[in-house]
This record gives sequence, C-alpha cells and structure tokens, in this order.
Amino acid sequence: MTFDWAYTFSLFADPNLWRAAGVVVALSLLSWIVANIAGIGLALMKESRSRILSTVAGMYVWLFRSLPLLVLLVFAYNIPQVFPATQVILGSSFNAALIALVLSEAAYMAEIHRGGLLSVSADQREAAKALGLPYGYVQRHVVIPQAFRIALPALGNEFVSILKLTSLASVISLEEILLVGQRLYTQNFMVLETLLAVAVFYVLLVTVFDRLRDLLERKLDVSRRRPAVQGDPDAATAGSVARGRERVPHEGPTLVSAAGVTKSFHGNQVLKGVDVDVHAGEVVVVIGPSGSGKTTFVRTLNHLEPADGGSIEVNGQLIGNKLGQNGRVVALSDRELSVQRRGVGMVFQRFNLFPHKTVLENITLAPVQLGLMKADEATEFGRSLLRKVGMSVHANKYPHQLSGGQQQRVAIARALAMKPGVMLFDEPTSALDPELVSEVLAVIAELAQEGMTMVIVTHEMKLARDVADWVVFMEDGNVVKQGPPETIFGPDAEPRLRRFVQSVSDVPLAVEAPAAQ
Ligand SMILES: Nc1ncnc2c1ncn2[C@@H]1O[C@H](COP(=O)(O)OP(=O)(O)OP(=O)(O)O)[C@@H](O)[C@H]1O
Repeated sequence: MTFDWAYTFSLFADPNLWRAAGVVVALSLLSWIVANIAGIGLALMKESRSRILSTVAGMYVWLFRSLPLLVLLVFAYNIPQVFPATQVILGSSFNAALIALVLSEAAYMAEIHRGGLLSVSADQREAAKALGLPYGYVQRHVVIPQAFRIALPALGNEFVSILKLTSLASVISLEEILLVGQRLYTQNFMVLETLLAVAVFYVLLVTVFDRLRDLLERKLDVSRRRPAVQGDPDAATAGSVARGRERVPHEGPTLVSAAGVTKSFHGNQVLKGVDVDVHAGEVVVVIGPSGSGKTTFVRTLNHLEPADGGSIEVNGQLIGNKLGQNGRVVALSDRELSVQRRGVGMVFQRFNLFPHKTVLENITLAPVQLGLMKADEATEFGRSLLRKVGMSVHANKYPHQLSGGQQQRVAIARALAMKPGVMLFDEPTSALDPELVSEVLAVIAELAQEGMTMVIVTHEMKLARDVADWVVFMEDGNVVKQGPPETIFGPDAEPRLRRFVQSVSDVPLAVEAPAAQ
C-alpha cells in the first residue's frame, strides 16, 4: 500500500481540523493562564510563614502532581453522575478538560514559580518594605514581576506540554485535533496519512507559540534595552563635602530616640543596649569596627530588624509596636508598619533598585501605588528629585545601565520621594569604586545643608568629620563614645577611638570645635 501524500495535504484544508486546532489553542491558553495564577498563589502560600497555608499548598502540589492527567480528565467529566448540579459546568467536555488541566498544571507551575520567587533576592523585598509598601504590593510590583521573568522559559515549556496534553481530552470526546483525526481514519483507514497531518498541526502550533514566548522573553528582558538619555546633563554634583551650615545642637526634643536597644541573632547578642537620640535636622553618623552592630542598629530604626528589647520612637511613635488595650505593647500589623515606614527613608549599601523598572519608575512606584500622589504629580516630583541628585538625563534608563554612584543617587531620590521625616543610610558608599564615592557624599552633604534629619552608618571618616553634627562610635554592640566630631576626632580622643579612626582613614582628622553660636 502506498502512502497517499495528496490525502495528507488535503487535510490542511479540512475545516474540522482547523476548528479542532482552535479548540486546542483556546484550551491551552486558558489552562496556562489560570494555572499560572493558581500556581503563583500556591507558590506564595508554600513560601508563607503560616504553617497552615504552606502545608495546604504542599499537599495540593503533592496530590495533583501524583495524579495522572487522564484520571483527572475522566474524573472531572464524570462528576455530574454523582453530583448532578455540576452538570451545568462539567457537562461540557471543554470545561471538564479545562478544570482537569488547571488542577494538574497548577501543581507544576507552583514549583516553577516558587523557584522564581526564591531567586529574587531578599534585598529587593527589603527595599520595597522600607518604602512603606505592604506585603501585597511588594509581591505584586516588585517580587512577582521579577520572579515571572526568571520563570518564563520553564513556564513556556509548560505551555508546550499543555498543548500536547490536550490530545488526552479525546477520551472525554473533546473535539480536538487527535479526535478529529481518529474519526477520519476510522472511516477511511488512512491511519498514517491522517496522523502525519495531525502531527504537523501540533508542530505548527508549538512552533508559533515558541516564537511568541521568545518575543515575550525579549520584551521582558530589560538588559537588552538601549540606554535612553534625554535632555542636558545636570551640573556635576560631585565635589567637596565641606560643612556649609551651622551645627544642629544635640539637645531638646528628639525626632528619633533609641533607648536600651538590644538584639541577638541565634544567641549571639549584637546590640547590648544602644542609646542614641537624633534631633530634628541633625546628622548623626555611626562609626565603628566591622561587626560592631552599626548596620543592625540602623535597621532596627525602621523595624527591618525588629529589636528584642528597649524602645525606638520616631516622631513620638513607637516603631514596630503600639500600646494595646490594658497598656500592653503589641506588634503592629503589616499595614500599620508599612504606614510607619513611609516616614523613615532608607538607603542601602547595595542600592537595591528595582531592576525591572526604569529610574523614574523606581522613584514613582511607591507614591503612586500607595495612592499618595497622582501619576503625573509623582512624575514631576520624581524628575525634580532626579535633578537634585544630578540624574535627570538618566530618568528612562534601567538600573543596570548606570554606574554604582549613579544607582546610589537614584536610591536616595527614591527614598526622598516618600517625603520622609528622617533618612537612614546603611554604608551608602561601601559598595562603590573610590572615584564614585564623592558624588554620593556630595548629595548627602546637600541634604544635610537643607536640614534633612539623617542617621548614617559609614566607614567614610570624611563624612563623619565634615558633615556630622553628632558622631556615635560603636564597638561590640555598645555605644562606646558619642559626641560632636571635634570630640571624636580631636587630639583628646580615647586611644582606641583614635586607633580605629586612623585604621580606616588616610586623611588628617583633627577637627576644631566650631565657633560658639
Ligand atoms: N541576619 C543576621 N543573622 C545572623 N547574624 C547576623 C545577622 N545580621 C548581622 N549579624 C551579625 O551581627 C554582628 C553585627 O553585624 P552588623 O552588620 O550590624 O555589623 P556592622 O558594624 O555594621 O559591620 P560592618 O561594618 O562590617 O558592616 C555580626 O557579627 C554579624 O555577623
């Protein structure tokens, strides 16, 4: 018997096969989209701190990955025999197939999304939290878009699997490509000719969707985008960090007050009762040897690191806690904490810009999403902040298209966009090449000049000497010494303080006391 090529080719003009291809595409797309959404939900549940949620998600994944799709298909299609009320939905083989595919695929996609979520660095979540975004916003605008981009190749593979798995739905009489082919060859016995046409239909669909996935991947890959520069460069901001303002006295009402703050990690006490007061407009610089607890301390000020003991107040409000009924201290909810954090800006050592957003979007994200500003108002304000940090020509670039110093200046603008009452800096220049340090220090000095209240953890002794109103020296979890720069860096400083200062600095440090005000 010869192979009838003409018959095979004629099948590509068969409207039933094209209709069946339409059914396959519709079923695959719908299943993929719904399973994706369910998969993200399951992945978030599995990663959540709630044992109940993570157990439920874990059991779902275990169960539905164990069940063969064929069993699920037959089961879903036959449920109306036991529960007639479900006939309205499951009576249609398309709906039954959709439900079976979604149940099964959601389990696989949950694991793919979990991989994506785990590969988004914790720094990204912290940066979003520090901007005052509650959990749901952090996931929706920062974590999930990045996780989705990472998971996309694997998710694309799942789409191809779903597309082919739809052929199993022939067992529940869904008019998909294989069933239409089977009907044809049971009438004319041209099995190979028909199956060849069926195979070509699948290859064609997979090829088209592979190409679409490629395009989507390219579109989401910001690293391929060309740097977009607009307008004239701002005047260089880099320069000296010389004090150009009168010292803010370390007295009177406090804006930030940390009293007896303690913190341990796995039994290792890294803060042993830290007392620091910050007054409005004051620049407090925290210095000390590596491991002395500086970063941990500054992170307790916006509750990124919850303190174990002591109290922290910003603007008279307890941070992370509130007084509940009967006078007991209770922890704030995620939403309450987010609102509180909006008043405290934070700049991180490694900038932590959102890589999938442009410079301007990084700045406008929180004010717009939180409904604090309308989009055009936030854009205008964002542009003015970019001018302030000398970055306005880079508004439409992505973070990876900027130098470290430029990224840090954007990070400062992003924190300022929330109009915070106090700014925290955690070693803002430590991750920078030496030649980029001065441009960031100049921005910080300008903020000091404008009266911004700041707490800055740094190894930059020049910053402490020239910009600080008050210097806090920490060692081994304690504040060993605090005072104005001339006390800390003056000739009468304690020997161990002098030793530390000289070990991290190559500039002459002796400072004279400012003239009496
Ligand atoms: N999340 C954590 N889990 C466990 N230990 C931690 C954690 N964070 C900090 N530590 C430990 O706490 C101590 C103080 O760390 P911290 O980063 O606050 O010091 P630092 O003075 O800022 O140091 P550096 O100048 O090197 O950044 C260190 O011993 C560090 O290993």
